[in-house]
Amino acid sequence: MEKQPRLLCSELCVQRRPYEVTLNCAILAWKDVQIGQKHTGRAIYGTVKAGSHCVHVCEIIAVQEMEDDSPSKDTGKWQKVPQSPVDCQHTFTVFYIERRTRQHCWRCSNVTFHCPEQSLCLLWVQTIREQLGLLTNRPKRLLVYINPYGGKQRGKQIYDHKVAPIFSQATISTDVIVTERANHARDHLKTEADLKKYDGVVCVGGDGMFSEIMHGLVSRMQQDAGVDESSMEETLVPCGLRIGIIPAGSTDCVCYATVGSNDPVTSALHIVVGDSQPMDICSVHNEDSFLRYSVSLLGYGFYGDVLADSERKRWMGPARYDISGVKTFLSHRYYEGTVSFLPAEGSLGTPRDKMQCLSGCSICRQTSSDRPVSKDEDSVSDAESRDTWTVIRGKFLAINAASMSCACPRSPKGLSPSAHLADGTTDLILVRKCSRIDFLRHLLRHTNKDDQFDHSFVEVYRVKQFRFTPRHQECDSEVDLRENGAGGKRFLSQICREHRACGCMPSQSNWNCDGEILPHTAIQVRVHCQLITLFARGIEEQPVFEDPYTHCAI
Ligand SMILES: CCCCCCCCCCCCC/C=C/[C@@H](O)[C@H](COP(=O)(O)O)NC(=O)CCCCC
Ligand SMILES: Nc1ncnc2c1ncn2[C@@H]1O[C@H](COP(=O)(O)OP(=O)(O)O)[C@@H](O)[C@H]1O
Ligand SMILES: [Ca+2]
Repeated sequence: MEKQPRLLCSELCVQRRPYEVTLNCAILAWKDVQIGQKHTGRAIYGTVKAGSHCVHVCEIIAVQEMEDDSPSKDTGKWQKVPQSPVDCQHTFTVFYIERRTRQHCWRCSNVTFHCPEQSLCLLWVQTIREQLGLLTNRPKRLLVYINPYGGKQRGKQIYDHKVAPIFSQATISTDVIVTERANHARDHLKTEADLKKYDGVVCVGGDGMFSEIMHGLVSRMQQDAGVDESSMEETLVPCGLRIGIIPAGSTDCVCYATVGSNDPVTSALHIVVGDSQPMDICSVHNEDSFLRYSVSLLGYGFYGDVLADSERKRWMGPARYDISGVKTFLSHRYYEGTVSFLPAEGSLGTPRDKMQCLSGCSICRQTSSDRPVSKDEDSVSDAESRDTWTVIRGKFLAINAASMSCACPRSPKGLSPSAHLADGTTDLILVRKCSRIDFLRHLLRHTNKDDQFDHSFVEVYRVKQFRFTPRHQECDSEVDLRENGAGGKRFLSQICREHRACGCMPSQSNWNCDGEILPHTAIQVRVHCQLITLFARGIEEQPVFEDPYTHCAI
């Protein structure tokens, strides 16, 4: 680690013991002076370690000057009292992030330093605040939307008890809107919100609520820039405002896959420190009309049917997905159709390379440096003319496009464990018709360490665009081929639609688009690279080594 010049170094007390406290622009460290003296000249790391602590300045939440709360001997009232040099009355407390042993969970910890003089105390507070003021990526003003209806209906409670106190400690000011109906947040962002006032937007809820915020912001950006989002050819304008997710939903997959946990306090702390994680978005179209955006799962067949069934059981809360999951599994429906896709040929990874997208992922970083800067540089039609479409026709139990791993508490490694958050691709997973037992084996592998793609009936492709046409709609084009006359064409396609007996109309599923049902089955999808940014940093690797003196990861 590069040595930074010291800004401050003083002997201060922590819990009545003297510590050498130092601050440079990267690290605040405090070392027990007595332990240090006792072991001078002896390199006993374990002992030195016991009395040494450090925190990265970028992980300090706030610093506050505190009143000494020792009781007065005379009056019994609580007031400032000078006692021994160790019991100094001028104190300041540093609130900082502490990593918990539970995976990827962060907590707010604090340490109180006692100073011999008020001027020294003020100097410390002022210097730490100055250093925090240099961290310009931290948000100061946020617009917060709470869905009181998602998950276990605890969104408001979670925000009030766990998140608001952290924002207020970090002196982040907020405007809070508790939604009154579905799409309230989306519509407010799209048409009304004064976005110039904010450094970010926060949603408290599940994937559906996140989807509302994302739709509101992305649409607003396109409107303001005069971009027609209904056209698949358009290069969309990225969102300037970052989005924070406080998980309070049923699956919380977007939060889990970008932070590594579905813990509201951890998410609030990622917002406070101003983390940034770019993310791809798929636009989903039906012929000339734009349907929706998707960031996590676009699923037809199994996941579409689970969602459609679970919507009728919303009163059960998150458990609805388990009941509908079992019911859908038992129904074992398959669907016929054609999937066509443009493989992501220039991409650096593959869905089966076992390279997890982690914090600072080199593949996503490389993609961002390769990204075209001008609108005209790489339009969809250019890409189409260069690359060739692969066409697969068949009977499928599930067709899933995972633009990120889709890790969630139900499936800790996700639907596509090596998918990347910001590489401009989505992993297209085709699960062909197979026996119930084989499908069960495949599903169960989402919950353990085994490879869910290692089955003869499962294929996975990393793609930039794809299309799906269900069999009954292909029927029209087959008829088109057989019949040239317009009247005959209309007549025969009418027969195909109405007469199941002709075999052209097997049952249809729905698309599950990040937890919302799409109104169309024939869709065209394009991935837009790094269109939005979250207050997150991706999944952190657990530190392998730590500095034995400072406890900091190296
Ligand atoms: C019989 C054993 C089945 C085990 C299957 C485990 C596989 C779980 C993979 C889950 C991937 C989830 C992808 C995320 C989808 C969410 O966007 C969506 C909406 O979430 P929310 O708004 O928070 O409610 N959730 C779902 O579609 C639930 C899928 C659950 C499938 C069992
Ligand atoms: N005040 C509200 N009343 C009813 N529905 C709402 C409200 N606010 C948001 N919604 C909708 O609730 C749905 C579910 O929200 P979400 O937060 O994803 O919870 P869950 O994870 O349980 O599905 C979303 O489709 C969202 O549009
Ligand atoms: Ca991706």
